[in-house]
Amino acid sequence: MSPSPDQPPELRISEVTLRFGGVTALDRVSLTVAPGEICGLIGPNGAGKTTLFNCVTRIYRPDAGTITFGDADLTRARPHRIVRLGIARTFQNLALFPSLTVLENTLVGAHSRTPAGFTAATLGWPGTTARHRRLAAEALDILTDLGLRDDAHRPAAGLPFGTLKRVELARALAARPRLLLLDEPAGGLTHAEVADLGGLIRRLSTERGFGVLLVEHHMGMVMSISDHVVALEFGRKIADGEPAEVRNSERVVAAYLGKAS
Ligand SMILES: Nc1ncnc2c1ncn2[C@@H]1O[C@H](COP(=O)(O)OP(=O)(O)OP(=O)(O)O)[C@@H](O)[C@H]1O
Repeated sequence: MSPSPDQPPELRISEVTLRFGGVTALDRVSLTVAPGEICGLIGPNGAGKTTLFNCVTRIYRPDAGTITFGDADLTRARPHRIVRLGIARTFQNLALFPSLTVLENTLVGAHSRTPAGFTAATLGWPGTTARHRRLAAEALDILTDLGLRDDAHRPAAGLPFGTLKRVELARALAARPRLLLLDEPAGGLTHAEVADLGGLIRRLSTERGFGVLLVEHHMGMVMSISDHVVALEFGRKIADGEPAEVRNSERVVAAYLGKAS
């Protein structure tokens, strides 16, 4: 069945290899993320998860292999084009502006898809005000959806960590993603917050139809919300399948036990 014109494309990573000097951080890794699908990416520390994210967002260029998003070849695209293609990400360590309000931080994501950008709108450059108002209304809708409406006009600094993780998600959503890369969204959250966030990510992906590549050490979350899970160890893919299958894979169990011992 051919995809509808509005449907986001599939992310296809094929045989990607990347070396840092003598370290092979990624060794012929392949995976796909279909629209509306959550792909969990797991593996012990140093397995290559963040490096793979950085290849998709063109921070790094693989030594070999291809990464495509529909017709777009991401290994050749300039980094700024990645955002324009609708690929948004969150970071392991929060990358918010502490002195900006929650709404302003969210708008940084929205303006990433407009030509004028956030600074021009903030400075009131001609032609930017109406657009800024429209984007602000959209951002408020997102904040409401994420339970952050009451925090919209508070500065990010001083807000609880769990709230800030949601603001990061709000900012990524404001870019109207067609693919979302989440780097440890549950890191540092309480048990209840992890469960809430997992449910939220699952709902957003289904409702808005975007694919999610989810790097997460919290196994409960990965296994409960992913459609399929890919496990890496020392840059190599050691499992790819349904959550239960990957969780019970002897190689995956051994990779984690090896790390703990
Ligand atoms: N910029 C870099 N220069 C040199 N080596 C790097 C660089 N980035 C990553 N590496 C190495 O590549 C390998 C993969 O690292 P990466 O950060 O991708 O792992 P990870 O699975 O994301 O780990 P974690 O779960 O700890 O975040 C590691 O051996 C790491 O030391």
